[in-house]
Parts: sequence; structure tokens; C-alpha cells
Amino acid sequence: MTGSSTIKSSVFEISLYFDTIEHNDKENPSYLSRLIEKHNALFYQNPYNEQLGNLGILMDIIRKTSSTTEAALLKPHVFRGLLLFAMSAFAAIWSIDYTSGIIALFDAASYPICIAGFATIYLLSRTKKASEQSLHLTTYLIVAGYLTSSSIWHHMAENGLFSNSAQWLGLNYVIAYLFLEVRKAVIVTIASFIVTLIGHYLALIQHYPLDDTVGVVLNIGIAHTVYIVLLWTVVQMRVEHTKTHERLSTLEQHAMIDQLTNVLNRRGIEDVFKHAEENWINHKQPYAILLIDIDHFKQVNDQYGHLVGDKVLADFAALLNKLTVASNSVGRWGGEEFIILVKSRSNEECFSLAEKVRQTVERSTLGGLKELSISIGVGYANEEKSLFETFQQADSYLYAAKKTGRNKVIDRNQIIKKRQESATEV
Ligand SMILES: Nc1nc2c(ncn2[C@@H]2O[C@H](COP(=O)(O)OP(=O)(O)OP(=O)(O)O)[C@@H](O)[C@H]2O)c(=O)[nH]1
Repeated sequence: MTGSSTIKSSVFEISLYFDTIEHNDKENPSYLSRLIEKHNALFYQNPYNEQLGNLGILMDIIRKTSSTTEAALLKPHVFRGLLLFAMSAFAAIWSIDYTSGIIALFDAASYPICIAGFATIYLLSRTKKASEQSLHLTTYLIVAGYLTSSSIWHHMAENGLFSNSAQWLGLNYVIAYLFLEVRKAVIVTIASFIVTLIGHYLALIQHYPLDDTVGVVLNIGIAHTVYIVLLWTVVQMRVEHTKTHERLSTLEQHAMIDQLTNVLNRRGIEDVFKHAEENWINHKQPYAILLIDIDHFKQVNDQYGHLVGDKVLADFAALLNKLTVASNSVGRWGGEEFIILVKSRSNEECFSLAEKVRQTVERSTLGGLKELSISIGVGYANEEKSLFETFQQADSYLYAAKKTGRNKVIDRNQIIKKRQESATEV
């Protein structure tokens, strides 16, 4: 392998490494929700954030996400693939050296030891008997230990100055960045660089003049510095790329969350609506829309101020979250109007949930205030109705609830019942 082709393949391998990191991050959705939760908590403590607008919060997220991507590990199956690859490479070189009769004593002993080491690590990785990090570090130590000691041994005079083993030393840096977290990789890279220079100097100085020794060591030092600088540049580029990617998806998620109440905002609800309608059309999975409005909310603001009003909204949203299961979606449609989208439940179950919410609010203290009430209109999407019609139905029943005294739940059945009662009275 020549110096430049080794560098090229190193760069390529480092790229693969960071692709793996990005892939891992995508599979970690809880990170975003935790982040959003944390930021909403911050928002809560500082109501003036509202005046600053979303920009301040989003900038805060960007700042706080900027240190999250540097440590990442190879996926276990990729790691095991690389171990198999290393075993094959060592076995191939061993058999070539052996059959050509040029195998050195050092290598004749080291090749089987390294292969046995890789095989043991492979088995430990499969059986999950050791942590991935310790296996990565051990693999690095085997490879770096072999390459460095082999090169130093070959540079001892009696073994021949022109051994090609020094060419492989660049792999020490590649493997460090491939197997270890960035911070650890930096430390072992520096350690490996120093050991390589001192080891080769000590090996050569025993049999060669100072000038020649310094010349060879400087040559190795310059070549290795090129390796390290190039690798570091690629690592920085990929870390930046990963951070940007993370920031974008954080902002995308954030754009769906209402800052004050920590539930879906209108855009988030519309997204949920779209999926619910698709599932209804394609799989006949029914859903219901519970449109909820806090009664006389203007009086809360007028009497206690907007900050108390805000706290009522946030407490109410938290209560809705508590009363609903994960498959339901809770959102703030706007102002003091909220929505629960219930999936795959009978009309009776949806109505019971709405009643439960109404009764719980009656008994609860929200934003320090008692005796609040809500009105709910319920629309069911199970009679070949479109999303628009279902929403309109919920809206008109909410209007009916408001007009007929508030603090009640109205759905189609209630209207039919009312009509039947009036007909009987007549
Ligand atoms: N504190 C606070 N108030 C809000 C927010 N969004 C809307 N509001 C207020 O919510 C109130 C809604 O008032 P109305 O639409 O008249 O409704 P209401 O007083 O609840 O009366 P009914 O719905 O008929 O029972 C208005 O005073 C708005 O200013 C908010 O984010 N925070």
C-alpha cells in the first residue's frame, strides 16, 4: 500500500464511520422529545420568553445541541464485519509471507496472536459478554500495538532498515478514529505518534549515525502529521455536518410543538389529522375529534392577568396529557381551544373520555384557580365522513354546548336524544 492510497482509503473509512454515527442518531428519537421537554420547562420558568418570541428558544436549542455528536460508536454488526475483514487480511498476509519464505520471526509469532485476539473479540461481541467500548479499545490496542512494535522491530539493524512495515503505521490513526470516540481517539493518536517517533529513533540510533536516524524519524514524523491533519479535517467536517442535520430535525420537531403548553400546535395537529384521515380511508381505522374550549376564559385574563391565564392553559394541557393514552393526540388549536384526536375507539368510549375530561376539570385546580369548566363538541369519522365534515361536526356541537349553558359534552347522540325528548314532550 502506498502512502497516498492509504490516506485516501483512510478518508473513505472515516466517512463511513460518520455515516454510521448519523444513522445511529436517527434511531434515537427520544433525544428530541427529551430536548423539547427540557426547553419547555425552561420556557415555563421564564414567561418573558414569549415576548422574545420563538427565535430565542430555537437559538438556545441550537447552542445546546452543538456538543452532542462527538461521541459515537460503530454499530455491533459493522464492528464484527471489520473484525472478520481484519482476520482475513492478517491471514492473507501471513500465508503470502510464509509461502514466499520471507516471513520474519516477529511476524510469524504476531500474526496468529492477532488473529486469535480478533476471533476472541468477535465471539465476545456476539455473546455480548463485554461492553462494546472495551471491545473497540482492545481491538485498537491489538492493531496499534502490533503495527508499532512490528515497525520498530523491523527497523532494528539486523532485521533490515528497508522493511515496508512503516507504511502500515498510518492505520493506527485511522483505526483510532474508526473504533473510538473522538476525544479518546485524539489522546491515543497523540500517544501513538510519540511512541512511534521515540521507538523508531531508539531502534535506529543503536546501529546508524545520528544524521541518518534523524532523517528517517523526521520522514516518518512528517508523513504521520499529514495523516493526522487530514483525518482531523475530515472528522471536523463530518461532525459539523452531523450537528447541522441534528439541528434541522430538532427545529422541525419544535415547529410542531406549542411553546406554552408543550402539546402539538396547529401545524402538528394538521399533521396528525392527515395521518388519521389516510388510515380511515385506507384501513377503515376510525377516529374521533374532541374539540375543547375553556369556558369564560376571557374573564380569567381580565380578573387575574395574562400570566395566570397562561398558567391555566399550560396546566390544562398537562391534564389532557395525563387523561389520555399515548395513541391519542393532544393539541392546542389556538387560544383557549384544544383538540384530542382519539383513534380506533367506539363512539361510546370517545364520549366517555370527553365526559371524564370535563368532570376532572370541574374538580381540578388549574393555574391556582378552581371552578373552571370546559365545553366539548365531539365529531366521529365513522360514517363515511371526510375530515372536514368530522371537524365541522365537532365545531358545531361545541357551539351548541356553549349556547346551551357551557360545561357539557355534546355529540350527535346527545342531539338525537334531545330531539326525541322534545318530540315526546310535544
Ligand atoms: N393568557 C392567555 N390568553 C389567551 C391566549 N390566547 C388567547 N387568549 C385569550 O382567550 C380569550 C378567549 O376569549 P373568548 O373567545 O371571548 O372566549 P371565552 O371568554 O372563553 O368565552 P366562551 O368561550 O364563550 O366561554 C381572549 O381573552 C384571548 O385574549 C394565551 O395564549 N394566553
